[in-house]
Amino acid sequence: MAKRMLSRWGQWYSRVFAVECDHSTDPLYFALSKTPQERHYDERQAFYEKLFEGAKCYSVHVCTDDRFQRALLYEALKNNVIPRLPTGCSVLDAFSFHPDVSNSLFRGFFIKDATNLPETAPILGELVKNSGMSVCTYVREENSQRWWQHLLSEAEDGSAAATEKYYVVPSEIPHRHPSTLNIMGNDVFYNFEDAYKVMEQCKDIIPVSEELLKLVGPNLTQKKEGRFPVIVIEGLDATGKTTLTHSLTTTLDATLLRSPPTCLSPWRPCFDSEPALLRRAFYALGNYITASQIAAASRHSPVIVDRYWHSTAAYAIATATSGKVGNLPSPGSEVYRWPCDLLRPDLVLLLTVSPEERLRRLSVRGVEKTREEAELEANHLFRNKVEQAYKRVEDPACVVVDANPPPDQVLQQVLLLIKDKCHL
Ligand SMILES: Nc1ncnc2c1ncn2[C@@H]1O[C@H](COP(=O)(O)OP(=O)(O)OP(=O)(O)O)[C@@H](O)[C@H]1O
Ligand SMILES: Nc1ccn([C@@H]2O[C@H](COP(=O)(O)O)[C@@H](O)[C@H]2O)c(=O)n1
Repeated sequence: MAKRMLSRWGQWYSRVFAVECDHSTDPLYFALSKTPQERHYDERQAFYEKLFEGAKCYSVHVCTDDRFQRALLYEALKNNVIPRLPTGCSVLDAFSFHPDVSNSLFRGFFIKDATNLPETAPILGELVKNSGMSVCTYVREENSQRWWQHLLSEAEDGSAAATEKYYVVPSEIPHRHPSTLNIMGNDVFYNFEDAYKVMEQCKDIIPVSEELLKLVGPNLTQKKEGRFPVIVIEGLDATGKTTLTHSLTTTLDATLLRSPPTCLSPWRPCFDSEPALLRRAFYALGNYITASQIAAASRHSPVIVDRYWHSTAAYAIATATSGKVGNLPSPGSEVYRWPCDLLRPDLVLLLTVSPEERLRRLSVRGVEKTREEAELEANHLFRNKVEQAYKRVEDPACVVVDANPPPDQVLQQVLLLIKDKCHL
């Protein structure tokens, strides 16, 4: 068993680790070394103090290359294992990755057990039996000020034993925040086939996926043949999308569509409570269904669309990126590119309102919200990240509209933009 572990984690020591202490500062980064580091003694001690805080520490990472298994295992770890830890433990988000290498991220948790409770080690030790998890403990070297990371595996008697050990050495802040490394293909899908594949894998655990797959079919056609313009209205909740899309539809004698399309509404609550990979595949496929509706409708009238690809990408990127707005992938990054096979609208308008006005509108309305929307309300930082991500999506990029004025003024402003950009 130990031998199998060694070959599985052959590259373990070349990874970098990050522990997210709070969301306003950079994570603590460390690498592993087979030999002790002699230089920078004081810096290292200060780093160890911050990382370990004198507690008994553990880390668990979900380490499998299969994105579907990875999503399910992470959710199981978060929802079924972490809550069983004694209340004295503090649990921080943790990452293991190759700096700036896309798709190299393993997510997990760093656990600090300040009072070294007897229940903690057995709960985490059990996880070594799972081939998709890596469990480590952190141990101070005797008679020295250095720390080891012990990588655990299952011993002959079924217990967890250290098979490999490496020195923990502070590491530099990488260019890309580790939380953003797996966005492409895990949080955002850039073609129909990729999202479709995820939905096919869902069939065993979410029976409605089968019905959804039948509805989309493997070759959804969505080529725009119509001559009428397609205008997408985007924005955070309560920025006035519904109000504007209705008034625009009446004024322009247009067809009103939305993404996700109405035919997916019954399944939405089910996918909203699934891990990100599955939830995002659902919204991605929703865009392709809406695209086929746009293709048909734009032969007969202008088309107004309430949310589309910008929403799918912006929420997914903002949710995946932990910490500061500055941790978002930089403008121009490939994560913001439009999917190669998704119908492009003629104009995308992003409605923006001040935080105060948005909260005022939300409180007036008081309707039920998705979990993510509820989080938005409490979380200014997340809202800023979504808005920034919206503004970075490219080809087509969105045109920002100040939606603070009363509805008729917003409508007039938007009609002028449409006249200017869409030659209506
Ligand atoms: N320009 C405006 N000025 C003042 N109030 C507005 C304006 N536009 C919309 N409202 C009001 O704000 C609330 C939210 O508007 P609306 O439902 O159109 O937003 P939304 O972006 O569609 O929200 P969601 O995405 O959450 O469905 C409603 O009560 C609406 O009457
Ligand atoms: N094209 C879309 C539309 C929506 N989403 C997700 O839904 C939530 C917001 O939608 P509301 O209907 O509640 O306004 C938000 O959590 C988005 O993630 C999407 O991904 N793609």
